[in-house]
Amino acid sequence: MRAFTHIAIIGTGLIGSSVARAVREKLPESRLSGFDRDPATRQRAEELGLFDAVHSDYAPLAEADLVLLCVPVGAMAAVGRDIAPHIGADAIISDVGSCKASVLNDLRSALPDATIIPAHPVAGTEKSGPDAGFASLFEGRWCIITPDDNTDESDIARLEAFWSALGANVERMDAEHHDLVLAVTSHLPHLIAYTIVGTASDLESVTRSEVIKYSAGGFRDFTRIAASDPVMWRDVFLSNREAVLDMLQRFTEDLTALQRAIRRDEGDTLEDLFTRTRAIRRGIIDEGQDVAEPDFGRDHG
Ligand SMILES: NC(=O)c1ccc[n+]([C@@H]2O[C@H](COP(=O)([O-])OP(=O)(O)OC[C@H]3O[C@@H](n4cnc5c(N)ncnc54)[C@H](O)[C@@H]3O)[C@@H](O)[C@H]2O)c1
Ligand SMILES: O=C(O)C(=O)C[C@]1(C(=O)O)C=C[C@@H](O)C=C1
Repeated sequence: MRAFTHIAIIGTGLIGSSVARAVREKLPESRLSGFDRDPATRQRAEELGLFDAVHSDYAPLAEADLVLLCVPVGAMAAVGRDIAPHIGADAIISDVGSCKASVLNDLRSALPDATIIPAHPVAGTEKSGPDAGFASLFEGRWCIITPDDNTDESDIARLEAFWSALGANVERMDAEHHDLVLAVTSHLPHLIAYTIVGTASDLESVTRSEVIKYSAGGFRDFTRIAASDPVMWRDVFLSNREAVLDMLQRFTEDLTALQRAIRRDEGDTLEDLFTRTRAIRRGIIDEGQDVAEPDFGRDHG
């Protein structure tokens, strides 16, 4: 398997800088170039020594054999168009976006002749920017690769080997199916967290300071998720609109059923559901998938 010799990371925020740190640790032979549209972010990436070089224009992309787009999903199309004149003929173009069908579509339109293999490391935090990244972010976490049917098997295997080297467990999936699964496991939970924290802060009968003072346990976990990057999540909901609306419809119906059970004093209905959901949580722990939990709230910067 040919390892990538020159990895270009566009977007040096939480995920881009985590990839850079992990590459430094696990693939020290690879050259690393960083690109970001924000001058302050570029300067910080330089200060942190995350890359061999940080660039403000895309000319050096010609040398890269892996170009990884780590920008919000709403920016993928524009970045695709910006890099089009600069990428090498044999480069693999990939990304880390939280939605896959829209990204595949956007990159295919912008780069019709390129080898595009979208990917999504299902690992992150509520923080943003180059200071927030850390090398172990992907260890033991899933990375879902969503190639289309025309992609060369050896190119897919190369990208899979890259993510495995960073410690991720790699799985392949169709882009539409990815978006449906992540709508319920990631996107809807974020929407619920944004809503509940907004609801609490809008209350008139409970003061803001009471909400902060007594936000123990469950609500505190919601506030962590609701602190996630506004631009990133705006883009996720607009890009994965259909799947999110579908899951939201189902969720709303289930919530209405619970509302009815409470109003009608149907304790069995509540207990049955809570017993089922407790089993799901225990299943997640048995499969060792809550590895990131001890890191919550810790500062990795
Ligand atoms: N944060 C998470 O938990 C998480 C997890 C997995 C995947 N993702 C995905 O990773 C991607 C990046 O998220 P992040 O959390 O690292 O965000 P971030 O805000 O920390 O970093 C994004 C960077 O992209 C740069 N950028 C934005 N538009 C650009 C453009 N047009 N050209 C060049 N640079 C541009 C920004 O300046 C910023 O430095 C998103 O697509 C997101 O959906 C995020
Ligand atoms: O742990 C968190 O803070 C996250 O929100 C990470 C999380 C998730 O929902 O699991 C967020 C978005 C991603 O695309 C992947 C991972």
